[in-house]
Amino acid sequence: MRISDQIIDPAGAQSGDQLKAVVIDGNLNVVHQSSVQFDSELPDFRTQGGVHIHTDRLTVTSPVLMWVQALDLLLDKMKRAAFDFAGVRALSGSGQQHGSVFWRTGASETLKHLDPDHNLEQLLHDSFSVSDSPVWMDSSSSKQCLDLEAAAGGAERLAEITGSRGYERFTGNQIAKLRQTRPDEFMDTERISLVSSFAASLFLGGYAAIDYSDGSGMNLLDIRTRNWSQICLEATAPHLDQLLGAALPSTSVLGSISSYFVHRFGFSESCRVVSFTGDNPASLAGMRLQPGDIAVSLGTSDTVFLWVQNPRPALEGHVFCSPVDQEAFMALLCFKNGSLTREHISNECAGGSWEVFSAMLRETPLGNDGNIGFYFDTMEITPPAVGIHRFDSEDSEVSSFSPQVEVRALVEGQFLSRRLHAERLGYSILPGTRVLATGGASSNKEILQVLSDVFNAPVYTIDLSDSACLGSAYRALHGLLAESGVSFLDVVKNAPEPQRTTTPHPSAKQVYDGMLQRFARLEERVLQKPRP
Ligand SMILES: Nc1ncnc2c1ncn2[C@@H]1O[C@H](COP(=O)(O)OP(=O)(O)O)[C@@H](O)[C@H]1O
Ligand SMILES: O=C(CO)[C@@H](O)[C@H](O)COP(=O)(O)O
Repeated sequence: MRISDQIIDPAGAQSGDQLKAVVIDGNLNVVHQSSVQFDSELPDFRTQGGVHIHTDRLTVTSPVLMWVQALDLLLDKMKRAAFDFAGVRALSGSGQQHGSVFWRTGASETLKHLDPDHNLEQLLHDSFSVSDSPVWMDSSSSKQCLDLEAAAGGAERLAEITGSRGYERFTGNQIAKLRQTRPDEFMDTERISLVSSFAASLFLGGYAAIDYSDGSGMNLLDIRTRNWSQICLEATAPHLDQLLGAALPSTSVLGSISSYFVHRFGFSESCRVVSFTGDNPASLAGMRLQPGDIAVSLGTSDTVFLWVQNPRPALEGHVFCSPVDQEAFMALLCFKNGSLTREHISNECAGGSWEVFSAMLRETPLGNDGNIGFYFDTMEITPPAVGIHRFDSEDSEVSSFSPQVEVRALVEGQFLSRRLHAERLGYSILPGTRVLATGGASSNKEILQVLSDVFNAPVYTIDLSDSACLGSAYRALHGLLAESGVSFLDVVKNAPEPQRTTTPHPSAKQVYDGMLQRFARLEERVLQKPRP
């Protein structure tokens, strides 16, 4: 998860395995960083990667008090490093998406009267009705997803309303599961927060609103009206709107920091708390994505997120409200067969050498003489298919390609798929479109060249490791100015620019526009095949 706090003088974020703070100055320079690793620095909680995987292998939770203690520890570390809390003008943050925190009846009074002589963990020890918060890796609520889709009039209709079909990790389904399986704990709950709004509540000394962007990852928010969907609320739990509170724009200033932090750490009373949001929305802010841009993370799995003006929610992928622009949306797609599949083909065709793999890409033509391949070592999320499927230029299925053709078919196929599914969610390539690439494989220039060609757009590289933290700092700064109408991109216009790495080949558009249509038809054929 990412619990991020901070801003213009600091920003911070929590990801699944750590809590991190990043502080920026008024010129957007990073001036301080601190972090707490959950597993190694809070070993009493016995987490792995910040979570507990339960014996059913489906339920995945994190101890909420571990997150609270991590904040105590982080702020103590900053104090020991003589960090100047008084200079912080605003803070914001991010948390892993979808995770939920259940506050026990009476917790709001506790939050309001925190005694600065004690740490938060001592003060909030009894404030949670559920000690183990469901997190994004949980997939134990399939039944509740089906129930919600049925109540909404089908999976497509649910996606139209909330931006996503029913997903197990989405908070509404987790809430429904808790209500059904642990009614006593549910009854003892006075407020439900997302991980992001939970962290904001600690700083505020009162319940923080869920922001529109992270709220879009719950299967509860109508992403167009930006109100809770009545149908979804009713299908999930009675009086749920009261437990959630009203959602607010992601740019909202929620109030001033609680007096607890003023007295215990020396924050200024005027330090503003700006809505916290999800880690992916915060990353979009940290990368300063602009309309038409698309970010492609080439890590263990590949993730694509993009700025969309006119979204078309679908059965795959997610549409969230934009965290930085009230008129816009962001779309997010996950592809499980990313770098590990590239490694597998590199091992088979290039002796495991990225240099040989890259040379094969250099030596083969754009469009691969019409050969197209689909490579799903494990069941893919987008689209739901498995296995390796190869087609020649006549659309006839073939059992093998030469090593060179195989390597190009893999990389072209992966990027055609990223483009196809992004376009299905409402993405379109515009004249100024930039592809922002990050993750392990973005160090490979030949892979980036194919990315550039398939999207017919220049590729820029960016180090994403801190993008959610940095995005939280930028958002904090923007929060101070948003009400006067200043746009987010204006606020961050002087931040360091990503580096342009590749430019599309002049024939790229002609080759890949046509190939994309063939690819879509062939993908349909793959999806219709019986699964092994
Ligand atoms: N030169 C390269 N060419 C292609 N892929 C690479 C190269 N260097 C590293 N990778 C891939 O990057 C992946 C790791 O990406 P990274 O973003 O660090 O992962 P994570 O998602 O775990 O953060 C590895 O699986 C590896 O296959
Ligand atoms: O579930 C999703 C997005 O829908 C995840 O991306 C979570 O937001 C967790 O983030 P990381 O721990 O991977 O940063």
